[in-house]
Amino acid sequence: MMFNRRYFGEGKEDGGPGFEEEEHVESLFVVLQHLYSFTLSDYVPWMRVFDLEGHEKIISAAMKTANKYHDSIIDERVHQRRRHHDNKKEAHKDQDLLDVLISAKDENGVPLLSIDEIKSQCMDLTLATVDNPSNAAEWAIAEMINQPEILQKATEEIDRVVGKERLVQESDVPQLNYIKACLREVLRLHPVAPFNLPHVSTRDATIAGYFIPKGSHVLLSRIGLGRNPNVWKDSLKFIPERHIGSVDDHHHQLELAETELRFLSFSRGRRSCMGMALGSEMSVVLLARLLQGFEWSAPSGEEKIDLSESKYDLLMAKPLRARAKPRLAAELYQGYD
Ligand code: HEM
Repeated sequence: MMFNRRYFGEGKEDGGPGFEEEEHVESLFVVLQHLYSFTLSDYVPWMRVFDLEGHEKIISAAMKTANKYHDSIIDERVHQRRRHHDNKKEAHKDQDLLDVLISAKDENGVPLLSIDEIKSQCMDLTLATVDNPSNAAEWAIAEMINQPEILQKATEEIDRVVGKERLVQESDVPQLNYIKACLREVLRLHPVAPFNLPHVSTRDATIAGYFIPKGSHVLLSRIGLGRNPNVWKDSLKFIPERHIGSVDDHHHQLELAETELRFLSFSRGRRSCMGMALGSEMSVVLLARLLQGFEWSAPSGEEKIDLSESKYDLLMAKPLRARAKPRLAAELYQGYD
């Protein structure tokens, strides 16, 4: 998406990510895991130089690692496009988000972003994208393996809408209501983080009788809303049907965004997720292709998937291990190994 490549480095012989990609993703997760950490210097700024909790050191090292992979590609692409421009070659076609950022110009044809700004945007977008769709697909498959009737219903929907002769495409998304219901249920029950991104209130406000003074740090609890038993019956159970509503509602196209704020998927307002449309498509196509492509079950010798959460965040305590048996013709997997 960002750099028009599946991953950094050559990858493993079996098609999986190699050392470089693992190092890259690990460094992004180190940054994300520190998003909500308490740091004294957030409240007493002059103490920053002491880096008492050691967070600045950890984050700087992680950013250095991630940037090592991004920077060379960005520098090379910017130069390549300038050379293209100087040689008055045909306009370069935008292939990925990096191309879009480089080609953004004002009405006088002057580039809108400097190289440093492009690098920051690439990092921001990479951090914002790396965890949500993969976390949602992982939890969805884990929950579905433990409730095979849900897995079957989802697979039947894909077979009915798409069939087995071609892979799921973005154009199928509007018809995949049950898959979207499963994803809404994951976003409600297993959000990637317990809170939304930290915000600061810009003016005094009173909400539901609570006074929130200007300058307060505001953290909205995603699980406080999504798992609230006053809002959701059997709130800890994975029940995709709750998002489909009445029989008449079946023609209504579901969305992953929750406009009523009964749970937080992309949030609302000025600082809500700017990748709502893209994130929705990515998540639906990812989950739908995994379900279309494979018959999923617990690993041999295990009856159920262990659905425990990690002690430190809301990811699965142990990464999902499951049996995946291909269910499509071999040629449809070509190019994906
Ligand atoms: C299923 C996928 C995704 C989900 C559930 C999701 C959810 C969220 C949530 C809950 C926020 C915090 C909003 C707040 O604090 O009020 C957020 C922020 C953000 N998201 Fe996403 N997101 C997803 C995918 C993406 C993608 C694909 C992109 C980029 C292309 C993206 C870009 C961003 C950015 C830049 C912000 C920060 C916005 C700001 O602070 O102004 N997200 N996202």
